Amino acid sequence: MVAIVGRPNVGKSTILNQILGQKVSITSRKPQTTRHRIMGIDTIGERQAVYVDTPGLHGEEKRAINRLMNRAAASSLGEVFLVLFVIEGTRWTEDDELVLSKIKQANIPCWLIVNKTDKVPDRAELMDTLKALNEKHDFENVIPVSAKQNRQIDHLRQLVLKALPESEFYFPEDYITDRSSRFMAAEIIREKLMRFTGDELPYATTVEIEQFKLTPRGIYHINGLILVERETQKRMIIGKSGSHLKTMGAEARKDMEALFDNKVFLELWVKVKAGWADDERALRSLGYDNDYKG
Ligand SMILES: Nc1nc2c(ncn2[C@@H]2O[C@H](COP(=O)(O)OP(=O)(O)OP(=O)(O)O)[C@@H](O)[C@H]2O)c(=O)[nH]1
Repeated sequence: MVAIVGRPNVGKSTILNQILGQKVSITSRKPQTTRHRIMGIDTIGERQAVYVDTPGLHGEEKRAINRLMNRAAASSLGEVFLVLFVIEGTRWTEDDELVLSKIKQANIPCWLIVNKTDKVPDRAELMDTLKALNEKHDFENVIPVSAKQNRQIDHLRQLVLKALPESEFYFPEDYITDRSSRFMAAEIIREKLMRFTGDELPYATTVEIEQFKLTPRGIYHINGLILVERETQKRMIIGKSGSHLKTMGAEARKDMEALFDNKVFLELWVKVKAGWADDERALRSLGYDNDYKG
């Protein structure tokens, strides 16, 4: 098992999706898109790498949801053979420092993955950064990649497969993730909320799947409930005459049909549930602590 860790927004989920050639972990340009720990399973011939994509580790922990996300990320370090520590180009922040300190504590082999190299045109600058970072920790490997442009991703994938010790497969070879279709449906809806709403709104929303069933005519009938914290947010999500919700629903349905390889009928509802992100009990009932073992 291989953990992919790093601060929010460095491209962890994009790297995983590129390795697998399929979207199992949602992405957006906004930090803290990934809220759960998700496994992506890569099997080639006799080898299987199980990647654990984690929420971005961050210093800010005022809300219960942030505490649970950080715990999910940190706890994954306890159970893996290798850590891929992802950073963004030549940028090094306090949150990167925080992630590195957790890795040092865990004392497991770590590779530094320098992503978004497409944003660093100056090779000399990149080399200087790599040199400086190498002095911070004894990284087993330092690999510059660009997940967006799919550069060096296959190289990384092959190196990981070679580095893993011999053992039984953890998952059947046709598995691509450990998560259920129901979970994936909720994540797809959440991705559209992250992508199609303003800067603050996505952090005030979460998604519950109230119904997921296959009808006798072979169509998936999915009901998704979007929870928000305030009435004004509900109005923003729904939009004029429901137009905004309709656009997000259409995009989500397209992705679901591609992922499930099946026709989908999707209904979305929006409900106000004040304080859901601050309330640990409410979060547990929404499945936010399933990731955390400790
Ligand atoms: N230019 C560039 N952008 C990238 C690259 N990789 C990812 N991105 C973008 O960076 C943003 C964040 O990517 P994610 O994969 O969601 O990042 P993450 O680290 O999983 O984020 P969290 O969910 O916040 O932990 C998205 O807009 C991606 O398209 C890259 O190699 N180059």
